[in-house]
Amino acid sequence: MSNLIEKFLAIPTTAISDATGGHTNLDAKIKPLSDHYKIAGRAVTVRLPDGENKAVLEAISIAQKGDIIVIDAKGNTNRAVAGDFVASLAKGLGIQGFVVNGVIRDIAAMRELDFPIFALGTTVASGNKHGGGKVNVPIAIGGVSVQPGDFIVGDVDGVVVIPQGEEEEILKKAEEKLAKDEAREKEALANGEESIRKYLEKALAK
Ligand SMILES: O=C([O-])CC(=O)C(=O)O
Ligand SMILES: [Mg+2]
Repeated sequence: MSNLIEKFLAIPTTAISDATGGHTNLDAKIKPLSDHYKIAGRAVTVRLPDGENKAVLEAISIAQKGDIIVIDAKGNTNRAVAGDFVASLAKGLGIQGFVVNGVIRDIAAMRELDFPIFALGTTVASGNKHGGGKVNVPIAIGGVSVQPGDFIVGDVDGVVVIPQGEEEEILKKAEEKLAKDEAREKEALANGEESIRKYLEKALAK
């Protein structure tokens, strides 16, 4: 695993959001399908025609280990972009997860597989496999544009996109924010009501 992936895996998305100013957070409707999912890696993007999912297989075939497949399914909630079979192909090749503004199916088996998926929800219907769709093109998902190679971090709070080239700067800012948050918490909660009141007084006086 690359150093960058390991470092971002150790940071909550909330601190990354604070570091980026919150401009590249995906809409909250795109949620992890299990609370413990945590992913950090480069985006392979997919743009799907409505109700289709064949191009997801193409993305799986070209992704590198550690990549995250980010799928623009146009918010379609009637047809699944993947189920547990497609997810097991991705998992078997070392892909970290899927992020999708669409739905998946086979949710019970998917959770058992423990392959991280961030999506709008689930459906019973499979996607069509007529073809079409594009891999590694710019997409927009959850109100944010994503370029192939952008860095994606997701956890129980949501998903944030870090534009390619800004990773080191954002990492530094997020680590600093995390340290600041921890110091604030330590100060305020050090001594029960007394330190809480002192903290509130100071914060409100600012
Ligand atoms: O085949 C599909 O489109 C989705 C599916 O059920 C699977 O991946 O298991
Ligand atoms: Mg299936």
